[in-house]
Amino acid sequence: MLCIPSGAVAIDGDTLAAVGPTTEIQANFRGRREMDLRGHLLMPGLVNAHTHAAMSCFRGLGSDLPLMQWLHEVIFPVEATHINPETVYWGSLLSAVEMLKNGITTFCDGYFYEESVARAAMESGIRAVLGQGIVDFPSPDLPDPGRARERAEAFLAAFPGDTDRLRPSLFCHAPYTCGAGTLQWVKSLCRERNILFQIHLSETAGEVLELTEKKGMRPVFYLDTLGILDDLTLCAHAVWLTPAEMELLALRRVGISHNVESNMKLASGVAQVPQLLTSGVAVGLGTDGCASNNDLDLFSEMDKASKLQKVFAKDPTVFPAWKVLRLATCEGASVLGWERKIGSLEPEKKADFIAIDLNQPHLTPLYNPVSQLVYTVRGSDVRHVWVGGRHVVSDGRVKDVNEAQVMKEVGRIAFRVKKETCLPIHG
Ligand SMILES: CSC[C@H]1O[C@@H](n2cnc3c(O)ncnc32)[C@H](O)[C@@H]1O
Ligand SMILES: [Zn+2]
Repeated sequence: MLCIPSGAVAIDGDTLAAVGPTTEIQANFRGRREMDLRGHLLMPGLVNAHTHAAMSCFRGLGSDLPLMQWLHEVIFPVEATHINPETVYWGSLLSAVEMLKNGITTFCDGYFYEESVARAAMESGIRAVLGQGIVDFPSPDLPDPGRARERAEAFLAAFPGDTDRLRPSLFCHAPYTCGAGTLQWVKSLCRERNILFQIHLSETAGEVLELTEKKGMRPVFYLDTLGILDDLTLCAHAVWLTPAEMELLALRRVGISHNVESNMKLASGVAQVPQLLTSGVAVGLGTDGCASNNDLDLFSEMDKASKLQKVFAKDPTVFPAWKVLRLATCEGASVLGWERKIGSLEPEKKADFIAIDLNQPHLTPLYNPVSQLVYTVRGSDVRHVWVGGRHVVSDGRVKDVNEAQVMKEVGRIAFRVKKETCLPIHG
């Protein structure tokens, strides 16, 4: 990881033209617009490898429950009654604003009415991989699961074609909610279109046990027998894996999203990230949705990801800061299949970068920038954000979105959720 003490970037359209010492950049480039960012740290925009953006409407709902109870008693019922194209749009716009302000320039999503997520991503200026969600039971955007293929094809056909900032994807919720036939046709459609296939995998010990008993093999082997595993498959969570499963994931070049805060909050378990990396598996970092996190801050995620492994191994040398930072940037780009264009500051890559205000008490003094980024910086320290060369966050404000209006709309949605839903009260 290269740090340039007094550095600069030159942008040409949506692309980085050069990265280097300021003296060098100034000698070789004359900008139409130049910005003095002394006192700031410039770095690649962060990549959120797994989220459900619209779930900001349900921030913190069903707190302090285990995954299956959380899903079946709180989340699925509330989604069945309150998810529609409008709520998905406002929730996703709120999340796009939160992510951009926290220095996330790309997110990988999976939900229902994913067209509305695309609309929000388009308007906010963020980069995204957008996965239409598929389950084998009636879902908010598809009462008849028998028509899922039609629904997926319609989503792909209508996907905005005039941008290279948004990419389509399909998201099979999990092996316990999608049967073998569904997993196979969805993956083959993804292969046909050369797009990312996403799935929640081996998140809890209970679901792994159940599937292993039902199918006679562990989940990774089950997906492999169905032909699901390749370099355009992204598995979220992957907490409960054997060494043999890790080896197979590496062999098939499958990507993993590690979602540490969600795994901690739902007490799903401790993903074996150092072992995954040693096995050669590509791992990105994700927030998961706002109901199981409860925010969208990858700085906080990096901090916890590293510290949890240290505590688990009783060894502070485990999962050092530089490795964690790679997960949130270049490795994240790689699990989305976007590594040639984003994830690092290099000429020819997209100009996706952020500026962090270092002139603050909690960031003073600065000995080791990488350690500071992982263990000290907060999302709220991000002052400026560029996506594809566009200055989308200036002085902490998202330029193209009326933040107050978005918060008001999501507040209205939450008001209806509270009024119309009989939720178990815990705590
Ligand atoms: C088709 S994906 C959207 C679907 O997934 C649900 N969800 C959100 N977080 C999790 C999680 O951690 N594990 C399993 N399922 C999750 C979300 O509520 C939607 O129903
Ligand atoms: Zn998820």
